[in-house]
Amino acid sequence: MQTTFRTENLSVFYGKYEAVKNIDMNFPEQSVTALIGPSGCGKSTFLRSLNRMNDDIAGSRITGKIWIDGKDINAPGTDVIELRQKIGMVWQRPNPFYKSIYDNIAFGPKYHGIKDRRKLDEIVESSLRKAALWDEVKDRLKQSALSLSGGQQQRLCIARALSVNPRILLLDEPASALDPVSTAKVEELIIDLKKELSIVIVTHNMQQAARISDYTAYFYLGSVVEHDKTDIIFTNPTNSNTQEYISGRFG
Ligand SMILES: Nc1ncnc2c1ncn2[C@@H]1O[C@H](COP(=O)(O)OP(=O)(O)OP(=O)(O)O)[C@@H](O)[C@H]1O
Repeated sequence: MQTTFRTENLSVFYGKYEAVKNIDMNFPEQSVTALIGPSGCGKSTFLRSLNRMNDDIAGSRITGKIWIDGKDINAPGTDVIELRQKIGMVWQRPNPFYKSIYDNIAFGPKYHGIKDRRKLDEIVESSLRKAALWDEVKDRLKQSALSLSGGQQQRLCIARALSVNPRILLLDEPASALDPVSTAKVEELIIDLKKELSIVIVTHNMQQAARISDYTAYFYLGSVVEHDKTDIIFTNPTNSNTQEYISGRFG
């Protein structure tokens, strides 16, 4: 089934402060959308609202709508756990559970009711393969996830998100804490994963946005100034403010 995912006139407030303003954005299937813009312009706030992570922040509220497959994710009665199964998230700093590599991946499927050991083994292997980590960890699945390097931990967190078959993956600067080799692996992985998913990524790295994304949205002061195909944003942006930002003249 095709997944449709979009925001409609979405604003996000912290108290009276409007951190994200009236955003209409569509995230096509099998594509990567990069969110770029200077610090404090609302990228992470927008990203977090897409799977209701802002619910946990006191004083935060939204207006407008976020639609997945025609359903409003903030409608009363929405099962937030199920929602986050469909819309997974990976943070800037790898945050594996204090558990074995195997149990990090099996946790979500078990929570959602899968008990059969063989089925769990399959999910663990396929998730680690999709995250390009299987070959590095297949002989040490019972070891603590914290024994992995930072780059491996981040791919483990991606595998953990994949273990429950999400349709959308939200990535908040997933490579900014990683060395160049690990960054390249995560970038390759993102390009590979978009065959199955729609991916939204916040990044401060312009080269990274240009390398891996199909669409780019430039945020400034809570608004989307320009949102277009990545080639256009990076070669022929309409807005002078976008041009200045991507060429490193401010931000
Ligand atoms: N929990 C919070 N409570 C109050 N204000 C917040 C909170 N989180 C973010 N803000 C404010 O909302 C605005 C947008 O912040 P946000 O973190 O979304 O920006 P960003 O573009 O992701 O920044 P960065 O690139 O530095 O991560 C900023 O002015 C920030 O201070």
